[in-house]
Amino acid sequence: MPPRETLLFSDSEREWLEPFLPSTRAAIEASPTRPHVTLTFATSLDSALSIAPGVQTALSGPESKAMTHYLRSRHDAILVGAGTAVADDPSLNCRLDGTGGYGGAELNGQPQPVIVDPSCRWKVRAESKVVRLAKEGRGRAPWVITVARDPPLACVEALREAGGEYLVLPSNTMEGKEVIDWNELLAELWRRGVKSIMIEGGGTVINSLLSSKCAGLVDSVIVTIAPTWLGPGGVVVSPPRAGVVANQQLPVARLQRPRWHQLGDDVVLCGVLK
Ligand SMILES: NC(=O)C1=CN([C@@H]2O[C@H](COP(=O)(O)OP(=O)(O)OC[C@H]3O[C@@H](n4cnc5c(N)ncnc54)[C@H](OP(=O)(O)O)[C@@H]3O)[C@@H](O)[C@H]2O)C=CC1
Ligand SMILES: Nc1nc(O)c(N)c(N[C@@H]2O[C@H](COP(=O)(O)O)[C@@H](O)[C@H]2O)n1
Repeated sequence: MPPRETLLFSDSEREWLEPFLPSTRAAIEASPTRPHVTLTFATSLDSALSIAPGVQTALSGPESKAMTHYLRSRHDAILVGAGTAVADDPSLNCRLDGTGGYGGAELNGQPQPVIVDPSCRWKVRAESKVVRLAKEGRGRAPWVITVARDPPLACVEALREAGGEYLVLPSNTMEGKEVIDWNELLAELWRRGVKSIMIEGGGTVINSLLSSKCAGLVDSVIVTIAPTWLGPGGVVVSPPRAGVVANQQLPVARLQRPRWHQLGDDVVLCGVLK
């Protein structure tokens, strides 16, 4: 068996993140019907998550990558959109030393992977990384949120064999697309015991949650900024404007209580939206 990659994130680095992380009590008191939501992603200096649609781009250095895995260990669930699942074939597990499958017991510290895939664009297979890791006891089996009443049988089977499933939610049509209301999605996860969730991307998901309509659902934002420019044509974080008042475009949102922290070559920016 090849050695397992394990990551380390020191206690002193954990401290400054604490005000932006869910504590069970605070999360329950703040909102009794939905999980604590942390938006967390890595961008370039020109706000790109990746160099082109459908392409995975490594932006985080080793230190901020370890932080991301620490964040994964501190949330009940981790969510990405179908675009990310298709482009990245992600693991969506926590490889921090001491978590379940990486030196720890059972699945302790492993978040529940959630993929938002209304029309079953992501062709789940036994070979999909997140499925394989679940079978190996190195992560939880994914839940795929869809509006499709009959997801492809091969995908249903691949998920089922690992212990995962499709969760069918009602859809709303917006500009000709099937969309799932974030309130309904988060309420369903809450009913299933998810008290905190980190939402990693991609661009469509992040831009939707940062829009003025949804920003109230976001409890904290943790952004890794890598010292690099990717150039035009990437997948960028640039949420829709809030509107126009007296011929003036309104900005979307501003982080409150911002805290900047250097990790290796990267800077991590934390803040809240309220
Ligand atoms: N640097 C980083 O930290 C990260 C980078 N990435 C990168 O981002 C890129 C992918 O971004 P992108 O293409 O925008 O894809 P996303 O991962 O944001 O997925 C978008 C798709 O998810 C579905 N979806 C999202 N929200 C909803 C909703 N509320 N209701 C219904 N469906 C929804 C839709 O699927 P459909 O179109 O089928 O309707 C939508 O097109 C990749 O290149 C990836 O590598 C991703 C995560 C983190
Ligand atoms: N924190 C962070 N830094 C980057 O540079 C990234 N490209 C990403 N991407 C996100 O992580 C997922 C891939 O990692 P795993 O295979 O799940 O460990 C990818 O799907 C994005 O969600 N993140």
